[in-house]
Amino acid sequence: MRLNGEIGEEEEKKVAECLNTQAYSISGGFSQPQSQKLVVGYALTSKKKKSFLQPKLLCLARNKGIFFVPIDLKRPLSDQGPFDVVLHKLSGKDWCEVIEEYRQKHPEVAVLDPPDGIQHLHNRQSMLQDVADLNLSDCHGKVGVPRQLVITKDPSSIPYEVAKSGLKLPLVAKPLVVDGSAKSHELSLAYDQFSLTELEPPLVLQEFVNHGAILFKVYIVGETIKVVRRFSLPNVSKCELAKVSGVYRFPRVSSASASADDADLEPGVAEHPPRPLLEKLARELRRRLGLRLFNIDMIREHGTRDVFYVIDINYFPGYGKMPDYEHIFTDFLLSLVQSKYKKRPAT
Ligand SMILES: O=P(O)(O)O[C@@H]1[C@@H](OP(=O)(O)O)[C@H](OP(=O)(O)O)[C@H](O)[C@H](OP(=O)(O)O)[C@H]1OP(=O)(O)O
Ligand SMILES: Nc1ncnc2c1ncn2[C@@H]1O[C@H](COP(=O)(O)OP(=O)(O)O)[C@@H](O)[C@H]1O
Ligand SMILES: [Mg+2]
Ligand SMILES: [Mg+2]
Repeated sequence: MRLNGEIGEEEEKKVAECLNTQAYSISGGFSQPQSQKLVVGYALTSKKKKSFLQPKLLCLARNKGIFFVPIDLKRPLSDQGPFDVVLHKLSGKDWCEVIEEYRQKHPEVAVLDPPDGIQHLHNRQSMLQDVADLNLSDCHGKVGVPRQLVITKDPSSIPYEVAKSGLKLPLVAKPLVVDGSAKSHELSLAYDQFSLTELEPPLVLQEFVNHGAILFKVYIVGETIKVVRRFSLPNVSKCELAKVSGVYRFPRVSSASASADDADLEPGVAEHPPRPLLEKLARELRRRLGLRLFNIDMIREHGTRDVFYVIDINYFPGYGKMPDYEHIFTDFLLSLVQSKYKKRPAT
């Protein structure tokens, strides 16, 4: 079976070694053969295959009886498998239709995740709507979303629209649609009202929130939550705002930025958001979005202890960068099947 055509030769060798060792140990009686086999069909971009299907995941998965099988996009999905789980992140309306139809036809398969929930995250306005609707003021902190405005046409009207809405400068301009392209991650920081006409709608204009240049990436895998720190954009002082004008463009800030987990930071900036707050937020978003695989970009308003803003939510993010992801993910996959068997009536 071809595990993953996209990984490099060196990595492929490592995977093969690991799989051979395991086959040997099973036949030699050192480890128990898995009583239950779990087949995960995957449809991922080549970038995602490379970052997610790392040898350490594939090897651990095999040890636990989990097999990753590539989905052939040229063949009908229902003719493939049978799968216990389908894992997917591909763009396009056609794929959404394929996966939705498959979900309807195969309720016994755990499809991660339903396309309508994923679609919800492809628009930066709908993406944050559920957070805005939540009332999380009583959970050891507050979580909101920055004030924002959607501009769909006519850049010349932006200064007027901004003045009318009362949004405060500086503003972060983000492409409205997130389609996985580099362009949909190109952000701009606008320091003055008049330069706003340089921007290209459709976009979201969001108030920039000072946060001490630290961002919390909150990864969610089913019920598991893992938080890491990343470096982010520095604070903009009142003095800087008064002196600077224009629009500054940033290509892909977030996923390109380095981990700040080991950095020597001010404690008030470095401290993770309170666990009960994250648990409630994750639970609510899981329920409202109907998704099990996503991450949340969260910032703490500088100078506060417990005022947080969610600025971005991503479907099936870069889990390969999440510490321990191979254990978390394999445990999660097994839990899906265990809950399926639990639900079956005893015979
Ligand atoms: O590839 P990576 O590891 O940088 O992951 C990207 C994510 O990075 P992060 O989890 O923040 O480190 C990235 O997160 P950000 O939007 O950069 O916060 C996205 O989830 C991106 O997916 P898409 O381009 O929006 O479809 C993710 O890209 P894909 O891997 O899904 O293409
Ligand atoms: N409202 C905001 N206030 C302060 N910084 C922001 C804001 N929005 C975005 N940023 C910064 O820009 C980065 C990218 O923005 P984000 O909305 O996460 O877009 P992407 O989907 O491309 O990651 C964030 O990780 C953060 O560093
Ligand atoms: Mg982001
Ligand atoms: Mg994003």
